[in-house]
Amino acid sequence: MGVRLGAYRRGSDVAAGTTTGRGRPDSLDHVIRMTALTRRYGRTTAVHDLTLTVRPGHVTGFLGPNGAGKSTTLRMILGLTAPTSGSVTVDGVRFRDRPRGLRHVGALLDAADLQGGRSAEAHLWALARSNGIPRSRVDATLREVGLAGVARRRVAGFSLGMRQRLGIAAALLGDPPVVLFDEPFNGLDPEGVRWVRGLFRRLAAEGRTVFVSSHLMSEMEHCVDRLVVVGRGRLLADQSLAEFAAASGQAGVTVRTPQETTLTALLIAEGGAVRADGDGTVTVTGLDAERVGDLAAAHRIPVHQLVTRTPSLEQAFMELTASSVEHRTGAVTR
Ligand SMILES: Nc1ncnc2c1ncn2[C@@H]1O[C@H](COP(=O)(O)OP(=O)(O)OP(=O)(O)O)[C@@H](O)[C@H]1O
Repeated sequence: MGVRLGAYRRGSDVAAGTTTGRGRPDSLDHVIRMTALTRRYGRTTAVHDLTLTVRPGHVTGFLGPNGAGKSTTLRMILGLTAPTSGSVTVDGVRFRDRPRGLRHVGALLDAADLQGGRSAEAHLWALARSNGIPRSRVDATLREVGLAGVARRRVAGFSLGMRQRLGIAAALLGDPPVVLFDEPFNGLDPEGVRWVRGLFRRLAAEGRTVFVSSHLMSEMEHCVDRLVVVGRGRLLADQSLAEFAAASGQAGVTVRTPQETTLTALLIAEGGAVRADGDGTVTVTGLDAERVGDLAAAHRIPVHQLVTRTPSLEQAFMELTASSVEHRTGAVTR
């Protein structure tokens, strides 16, 4: 591990997100552009009228519950599934119109979909050959994903985590400026998850377009800077992680006091909204912890606990997608 990827590198202006490519603000370089993208399967609309731009220099999380249309969207980007209507391009060109596609877009779609009889090395060699990629990249990417020691072992004996790593190696093989990952954390242990997060951040810092699907906010919130949320094929949110957090409802302040009634009256008079949580504890919104603490001190009200609650991104994601969840298990978890 730790081996740098190939020579691919972009200007720092791109990594900072100020332009979309080589200093030309209107450039389509490495931009994934979907326009009214739609895919129907019989009566199911897997992807509905999706208009979206995914830019370089960011890790963009593509979130949605099971069946939201994420895999179908990724497959349409790669030309593996044809849109019913609308279009999707990378660098302004449909992926299927490009020879040697892996040099432009690398993808991990289904890590289980491997020919088990081949070795890891042979699997990557075959991909390299058909995409005009030098053999040296095979060794470099195997080292990059930590599989150099098992390069000659048959894939059939690989754990799910090792298969994920091999799938990531295949995505990186052509040193592409655009990378797509469908549920890349599946099967990875905590060390693997940490490594993948770091890898994504590095790929984005190098100016690449990194588009990562997941149905779990907890996997995403530590490595993405932008979020695209879909539910039942429709776009529900397209914003920075900070914007998503800010829109996730107000942060509240929890305060515990033996003089709940008095403090509640003071907080309401001050413009706060107060909810009684029982046992002398109230949650206040509209006032920050400093104001709540100062108010209590000014009126000599003892405070036994004062905590700022930040909104949970997981909770916000579940609320946003609640009406889009295909199958529920037992009670609704809200
Ligand atoms: N080949 C297909 N034939 C029929 N229906 C399909 C096909 N592929 C996808 N669908 C349907 O389209 C919808 C979107 O599926 P898709 O796999 O794109 O969702 P997803 O967000 O990737 O879900 P998951 O997280 O479960 O993989 C689902 O209702 C699915 O059943």
